[in-house]
Amino acid sequence: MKYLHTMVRIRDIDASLRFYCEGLGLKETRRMENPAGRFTLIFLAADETPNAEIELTYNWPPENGEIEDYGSARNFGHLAFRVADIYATCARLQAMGYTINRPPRDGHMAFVRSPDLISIELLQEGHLPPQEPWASMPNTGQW
Ligand SMILES: C[C@@H](O)C(=O)SC[C@H](NC(=O)CC[C@H](N)C(=O)O)C(=O)NCC(=O)O
Ligand code: NI
Repeated sequence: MKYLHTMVRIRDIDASLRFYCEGLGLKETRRMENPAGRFTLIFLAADETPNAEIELTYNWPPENGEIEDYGSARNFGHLAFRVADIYATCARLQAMGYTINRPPRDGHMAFVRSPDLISIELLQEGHLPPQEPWASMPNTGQW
């Protein structure tokens, strides 16, 4: 298992890059625009820890005026880890009584919350094919 990143939601890309890059010295490692989801992801890392990133999530201004409500998770989004077997990890957590808020339907990504409702993103190393029953389980999380 490998720590990947911490996601925080930001309100202003330029202001955040000025702080994290010019101020703290982090470097942008990659950026993903998602027009369908109307958001931009910007990954930053410190020079001594290039593989431990911060994922800045910028939600574009909504077309319909509705703003997604993340409640207390408005700014802090999630911690992300890469796992060797996302199905085995989710099965173990489920057997321990934790809710898999977003099941690993596609064998790639799953979300679970800590007892304090900290969102944890699990990303599969490589890619596993969809597997029942996970492939047909509904999301139980607020996504
Ligand atoms: C790339 C991978 O590390 C991700 O974290 S993608 C997860 C995905 N992010 C979004 O949809 C960003 C926009 C969304 N409106 C948001 O603000 O989160 C996602 O599932 N996000 C939900 C979450 O709780 O992280
Ligand atoms: Ni993430």
